[in-house]
Amino acid sequence: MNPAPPSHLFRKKKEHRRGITYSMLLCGPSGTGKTTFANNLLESSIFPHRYEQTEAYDISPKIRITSPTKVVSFNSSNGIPSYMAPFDPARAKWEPGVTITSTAVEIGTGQPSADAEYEDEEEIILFNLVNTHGIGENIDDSLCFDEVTLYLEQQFDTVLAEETRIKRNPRFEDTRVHIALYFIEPTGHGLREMDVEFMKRISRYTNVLPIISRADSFTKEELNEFRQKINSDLEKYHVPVYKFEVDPEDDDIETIEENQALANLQPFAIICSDTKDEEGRYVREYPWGTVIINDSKTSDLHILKSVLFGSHLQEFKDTTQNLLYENYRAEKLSTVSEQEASGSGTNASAARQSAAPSLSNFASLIRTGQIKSSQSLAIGSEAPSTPETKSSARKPSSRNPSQDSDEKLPRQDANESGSGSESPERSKLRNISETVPYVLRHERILARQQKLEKLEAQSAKELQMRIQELERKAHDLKQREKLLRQQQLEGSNLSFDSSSASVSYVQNHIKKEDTYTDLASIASNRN
Ligand SMILES: Nc1nc2c(ncn2[C@@H]2O[C@H](COP(=O)(O)OP(=O)(O)OP(=O)(O)O)[C@@H](O)[C@H]2O)c(=O)[nH]1
Repeated sequence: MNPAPPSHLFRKKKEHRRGITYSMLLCGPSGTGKTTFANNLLESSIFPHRYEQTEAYDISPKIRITSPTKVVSFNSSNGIPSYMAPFDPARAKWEPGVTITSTAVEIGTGQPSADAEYEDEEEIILFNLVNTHGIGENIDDSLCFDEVTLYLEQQFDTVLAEETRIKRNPRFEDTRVHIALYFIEPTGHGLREMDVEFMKRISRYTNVLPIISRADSFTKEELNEFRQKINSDLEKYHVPVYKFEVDPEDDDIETIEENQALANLQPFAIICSDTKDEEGRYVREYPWGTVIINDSKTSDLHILKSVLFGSHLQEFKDTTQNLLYENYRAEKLSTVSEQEASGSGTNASAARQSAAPSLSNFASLIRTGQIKSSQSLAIGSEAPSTPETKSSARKPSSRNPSQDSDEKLPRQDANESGSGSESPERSKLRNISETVPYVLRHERILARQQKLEKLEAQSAKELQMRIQELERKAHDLKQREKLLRQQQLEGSNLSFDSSSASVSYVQNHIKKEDTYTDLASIASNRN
């Protein structure tokens, strides 16, 4: 009889338990209720409000926090992530820049798992919530746009790098954002330039749903008007937000009706709250009455939740994978391939034959400046006709991409890939797998370098201003010193005056010394 397998094998299987990965981004101007919405969405009090230092409390039994909130990216002119900093009036004039945080939770759906291996267990959603802080609070908010766009792009790059790796990481986590909710301030005036620009920028990497926040600010009529204004602005400025469209040929009658109803409601107008009533329902209490935020008569929150976690979850994931990511991937892989073909001059086909990229030809491209941040890969002129490309037309499953991509690319072991008899296709794959992660990493380093340079330039500017200020003070002191000397010489004042003058002279002198010491220490810190 075979001995029983060791118990740790079972444990490992448990650790690898998979659920539906799903990632959401909350963005929009500060104070529009993103944090409150995040708490309401998970029916818990997990996320503290700005300047609050409270720990998560009142967590729904359906939720398990797997990775507490952490800063994943930030950009600010003073080099400090503004998020989570206690309120400090002295820093009120500091621009907060932008901070991006991420929190991972497991949500029990109450449904049996779709995975046959775990059919006796509950299906879970591995939910990653990304929140943004500081948007709309800077004189120039373009750094927020750049940072958030860069974050989204990096998540695509990570998947692209993983897909092209020969040896896959079985624990790879897909952090691509499937849906972004853009919170519009309840101004009643339609979209602002910032809203348009921001939604346009991020819509390249994720599905965007505009949301009217704090909808209790409006009467019914005002809300309808505001909706119309927003819709006409979205149309006018060609903002590619997610639309609930129907296909009468493919969709069943139920889907058509549902999508039409949702399309009429767009943009969803929500009311959120931190307060619960005695029955455990989230409510907003006003002097004139109480609003239950899940009541569909007053707020679209309930409908939005069922769209996000029910009817359209898979749709958002599919669009991200099949449309947005595939476009990005094709563009990324083809841009440099085109460039290489044209850059190699007369012998373009020979260049294509010798294929492909290696670390050395990549390095030479970098040196000659042929690769820019939006162009990264030197491969043959056509996008690789790997099984991956072919399979991209298939409807993706809800499994994570490491699993999906296992099917897409044939597995190669290291020895095989290193042999001299490999087919051109294999050789190309090997070269891609060698180069893509390298190029992407390099791009990230370049982006980080640029960010550091920007910060350095900013602090050099501030330092320069301080030096000028100190020099001005030193000059003033010198003038005063001169004046005092003159007064002493003229002997116009009595001894009391002159002694007090010399006291203040000594004080000034000490101050001046301090000033010079300040200057010297700044200069040495800088060096
Ligand atoms: N009237 C009203 N107030 C709301 C609503 N939702 C949230 N608030 C309040 O708005 C304020 C800001 O809400 P937050 O959720 O902290 O807003 P935020 O967008 O996360 O703000 P930042 O962290 O600064 O980006 C809080 O006082 C909330 O209680 C709403 O639907 N209606």
